[in-house]
Amino acid sequence: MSHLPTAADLLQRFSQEGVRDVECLFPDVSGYPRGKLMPAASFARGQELRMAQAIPMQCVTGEYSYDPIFPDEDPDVRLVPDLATLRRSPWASVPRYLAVHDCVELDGELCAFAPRSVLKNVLARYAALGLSPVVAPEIEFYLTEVCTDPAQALRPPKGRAGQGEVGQSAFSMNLLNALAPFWDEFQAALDTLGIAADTWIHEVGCSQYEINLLHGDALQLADQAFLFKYAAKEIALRHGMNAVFMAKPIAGEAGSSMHLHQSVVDAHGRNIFSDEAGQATPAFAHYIGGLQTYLPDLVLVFAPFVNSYRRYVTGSQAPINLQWGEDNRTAGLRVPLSAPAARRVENRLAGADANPYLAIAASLAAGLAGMQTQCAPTAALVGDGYQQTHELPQTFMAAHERLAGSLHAQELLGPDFIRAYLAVKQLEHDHYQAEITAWERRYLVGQA
Ligand SMILES: NC(=O)CC[C@H](N)C(=O)O
Repeated sequence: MSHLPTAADLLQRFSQEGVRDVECLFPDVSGYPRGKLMPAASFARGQELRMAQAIPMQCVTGEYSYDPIFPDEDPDVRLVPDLATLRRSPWASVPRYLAVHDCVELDGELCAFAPRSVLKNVLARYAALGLSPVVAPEIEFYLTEVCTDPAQALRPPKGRAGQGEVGQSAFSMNLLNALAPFWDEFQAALDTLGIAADTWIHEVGCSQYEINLLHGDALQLADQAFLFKYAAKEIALRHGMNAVFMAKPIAGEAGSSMHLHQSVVDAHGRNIFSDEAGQATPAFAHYIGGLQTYLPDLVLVFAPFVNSYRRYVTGSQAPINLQWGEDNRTAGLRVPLSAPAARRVENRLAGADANPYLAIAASLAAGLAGMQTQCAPTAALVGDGYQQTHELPQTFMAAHERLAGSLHAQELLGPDFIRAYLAVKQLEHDHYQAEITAWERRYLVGQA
């Protein structure tokens, strides 16, 4: 455990660097950054921060469903900084720091509705067994011109050649270089935030990119994925672009995922998925069996919006099943070829739109439950998984109903969280249903 700064350390550092304020951040239910800006000296002295308990549970349209989730009194929770996350803010125009916070009830319990709490509660279950998960997210996203009219399709940025790219150019170095001023600043921002990228590529889609984060501690990687998205959006706007993490932002183009590689190490740092001889252990099979058993109920966590379900299409490298296979991208659960120490499973279910805290929590909880109940996996998928039928809920409401009917989900992620999540997601869906779409106008105006 690295040394955390004391109040005196912080006061000294802030005054030396002329720091004016600190962004006191927490991820909301969608994984979007919310928080308060606090004078640096107050932060250093540990001044208490409070807000209404329901704030993390606002849906994307800004509302939250009071009834029946929250107490009538709309009580306070405290925002408590995790000082290990304290970093210089890369985008502020004045010297500023940021830190990720936990939402804590006044009695000291982690607030059950806050996504960071949900992950911490799952990790506590691993810790009680002397285990720690290792996680590596791979994050895909599009860079587009700033979207000023939601009725229009998103367009690729002009880039250095003055004309947006066309077609599909996976791994193109020229096109990666075309937006070099953005990448240079973004890479510097990630360095400042302590986020180590493993590789950067141009993905299949038109102006779609993928950055793989270096594997590590699950909570740290969730914080990193959260800050990665925040940083991408901030830096892209400085370059006249939107960084878009929707699962399927452009019809006919590839969707964007957040694949999650995961393994588990024991107290000695040994990967429990491989034995001394380098062979896969029963724990590895049970972990995969757990993902296959419990994830179908939890799809709404990996695919949280109506848009998410447009990504799960045949032949797109996006999953339509929860089969597992070695080195097989048509399986929802891919086992990459690796050395025994790096034996892991890649859960390909999450879209880039998923909340990283919740997606990581759900995947790790399912795997752990699989190991504890010794879930047997199916036989490995060999060949093309797209030849098989869809195994995932194909619409938002189908996934919502599945989650609503699941006792397992309540055990894995907590009944209060599941109740709140279902209510928020229902509210969001009601908004969607109230909107008349371009499709309806295109095909029905002249006829109906
Ligand atoms: N890197 C890949 O395998 C592509 C994944 C694909 N874009 C998806 O949405 O799942």
